[in-house]
Formats: sequence, structure tokens, C-alpha cells
Amino acid sequence: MSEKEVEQLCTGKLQATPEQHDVISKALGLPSDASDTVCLGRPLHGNPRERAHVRSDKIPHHHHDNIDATHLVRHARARHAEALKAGRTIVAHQGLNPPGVFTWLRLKTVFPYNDDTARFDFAFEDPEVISNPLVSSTCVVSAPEEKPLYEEPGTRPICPPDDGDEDGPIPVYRAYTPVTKRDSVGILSLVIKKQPAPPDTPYPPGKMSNYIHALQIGERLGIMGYLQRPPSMIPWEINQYDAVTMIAGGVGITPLIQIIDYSLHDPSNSTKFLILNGNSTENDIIMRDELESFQQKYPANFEVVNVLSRPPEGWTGESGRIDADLIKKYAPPPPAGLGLNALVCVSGPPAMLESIAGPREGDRYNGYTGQGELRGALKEIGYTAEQVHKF
Ligand SMILES: Cc1cc2nc3c(=O)[nH]c(=O)nc-3n(C[C@H](O)[C@H](O)[C@H](O)COP(=O)(O)OP(=O)(O)OC[C@H]3O[C@@H](n4cnc5c(N)ncnc54)[C@H](O)[C@@H]3O)c2cc1C
Repeated sequence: MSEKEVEQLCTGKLQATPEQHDVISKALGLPSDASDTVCLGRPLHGNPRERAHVRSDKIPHHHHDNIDATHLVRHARARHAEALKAGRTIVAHQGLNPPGVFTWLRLKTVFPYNDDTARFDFAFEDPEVISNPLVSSTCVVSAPEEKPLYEEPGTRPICPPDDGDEDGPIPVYRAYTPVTKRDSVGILSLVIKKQPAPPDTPYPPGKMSNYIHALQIGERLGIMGYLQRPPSMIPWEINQYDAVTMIAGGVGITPLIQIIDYSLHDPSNSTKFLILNGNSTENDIIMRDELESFQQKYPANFEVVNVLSRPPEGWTGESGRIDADLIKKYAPPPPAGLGLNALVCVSGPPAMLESIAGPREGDRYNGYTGQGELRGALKEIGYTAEQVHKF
């Protein structure tokens, strides 16, 4: 098999036959009893200064999430190539090919939360697989050959996936956070919000989110995971912090849920988690049942406060936007000095991130490259940059 063919198989441009799949697995050194030890021991953190090659002159619109997804794919592939060259065995996470190669999973069930957001459970080929995602991590998804999805050259925010492929059709890559509940068997879960076309613009609705919402049960999606790369992901250890305050906006809650589910599920966990969960309306609160069940099961270690900017009549929760006063009302005060035993995580739309913690380093044209200076409400309250993580 030529390198080009392998590349096409890995990116979903070609569909692998079972024989080809075996050849690729052997070439990648995949053992039959894949375990997660290598992924856990050597998380795939990249060089935060690495920049994407962006054809910005040709592109009218840029979206940093898409750049992030392409970075993640490139970085995983580079790691993969490096390992192969060094003759190292690459170990995959359960049920998935190693980072760098897509695994084709079939949609099993859809659980709608509201009109635009749902949880999608994809079935592993082996129904016995316990997926337990790496924490914290993301996946990158891609459409399969039988129902491809490509970027429109020159109109989308893209870095070419690989040198020499700039003129061919570029598959759509998007990052989604795996939120599979700990110890779930045979499935990998993603919670995805359908992105509408921005009002009063000629732009089409979001490509991948609408594609996934239109998938039929049994159809396939390419999933590459579990991937870690700063500045979005944070390596996580049980009991690293005494108290963690999480400030979430909309679907930005997914990376926080991943950490909470992992931590609370561990019987030795003593970290106290608080989520300030910001949404527009009550209908927009996603994963509400999951959050409430954490609260019932772990009342000493978990609390959720829902904050609505457009509350219904009779709403007894908090309303308005999350700001310094609201954070001070619920969160423990910042520890003095550079004590690292308390952390605040912020995950939400860029405007929210900026008002609460200041923008990340980098820009939306080339992707974010670092955490950036701490500003906004958290700075006003007295937190230091070391006590804050911006997702
Ligand atoms: C690490 C990470 C984790 C993530 N986790 C999740 C998650 O768990 N769940 C989730 O739902 N999302 C998540 N995202 C966001 C996700 O990756 C996608 O960015 C999101 O789903 C939108 O992708 P899309 O293909 O649907 O939209 P895109 O096609 O990327 O479009 C995005 C928006 O831009 C508009 N648009 C299209 N063309 C133009 C143009 N020319 N000019 C201006 N605007 C235009 C579209 O209408 C749409 O509103 C995550 C992102 C990252 C980086």
C-alpha cells in the first residue's frame, strides 16, 4: 500500500477493506489487546507555539474551533509518524485506533435535550468495550467515504490537512468532547449543538453539527481520539485541587462534565466542584438530568447553580449574566498567593470567556496557542492566572 493510500484510508477518503485494515493495524503496531497505558503515560501535548499554515488571503471567514480541530489531527498524525519511525508500538485507547487514525463507529441512539442539542451515542464494534475517555480530552470527527463532507475551498477556515493536498477536497474535521459516562459499555457519547446560519448573512448553517444531527441510526462517523493539546485541554489528576469552580456557557459545559464525571466517580475523590451554568432560557440547559443526578448522588462534593439570562416567570434560580458578584456569592474566595489548591475553569463562547477571564493567547485566525493573561471578573475578584484554566 502506498503512503498516499494509507493517508486516504486514515482520512476517510478511501474505505478500508478488512484486509487493508489488518495491514494498517500491523503497520501501526496495534496490539490485539489494546490498552490505554501509552496514552495515559504520554499525553499528546503539542508545542503550544506551533502555528497552523492558514491560507488567510483566500479565506473570508475564520473560526478558531476548526483550526483547533485541524491542529489536533495534524498533531496526532505527526506523533504517530514519529512513533512509527522510532519503531515504537503505539497503543490505542479501548475501541479506538490510536490517535492519528479514524475509527468508524455507527450511530446507535440519539437523546435530544432540546430542538438544537442532543446526545449521540456511537457503538463500538466490540459491544464489550468500556470507553472511559482520557481526561481531559477531545475527539475529532470526520465523515465517511459513503457520505462525505468537504470544506468549500477558499471559503472556509482551513489549514490544509497535509502538505501536497492543498488543491484536493478537504474533509471537514471538527472537535467534539467525549462525554461517555464512566464505565458505560459499548458506546462513545458526544453532545452536539446544531449551529444555525448566522442571522442576516448568506452563510450556510454549520457543516458538521448539522450533518451529525441528520445522521440516521446505523450510519457511520469517523472518530479520532482521545486527543489532548493545550490550551483547551488540561491534564487531570484526582484530588489535585481542594475546590474547583466551573463557569460554563451553553454547550461549553461538555469538557467540564467530562472532568466532573471522572472525578466524582472515583471513590477517593475529595475535590468539591461547583458549576455556575449560564444559559439563555431554561430550555437551553443541556445535560440537566445528568447534573441533577450528580447533585443527588454526591451532595457533599457537587453543586450546580443555573443562571439564565432570559428566565421564565417564577424562576427561582439565578438570572442575568455570570459576573464577579455572582461568582463571589457562590465560589470559595481565591486562595492567597499562588496556592494551587483551588482552580476555576471557564468554558463557553468567546465573549463569555473574555468577560470572565480575558481572551486566550493567539487569535481566531491561526488558533489559540496559550491561556493568555488573566483579565475580567476573575482578575477583579483576585484570582491569579495559575488558578484559572480557560477551555
Ligand atoms: C476542543 C473542542 C471541543 C469541542 N466540543 C464540542 C462539543 O462537545 N459539542 C459541540 O456542540 N461543539 C463542540 N465544539 C465546537 C465544534 O468543534 C464545532 O466548531 C461546532 O460544532 C461548529 O461546527 P460546524 O461544522 O457545525 O459549523 P461550521 O461549518 O464550522 O460553522 C460555524 C458557524 O459559522 C457560520 N459560517 C459558515 N460559513 C461562514 C462564513 N463564510 N462566514 C461567517 N460565518 C460562517 C455557520 O453558519 C455556523 O454558524 C468543540 C470545539 C473544540 C475546539
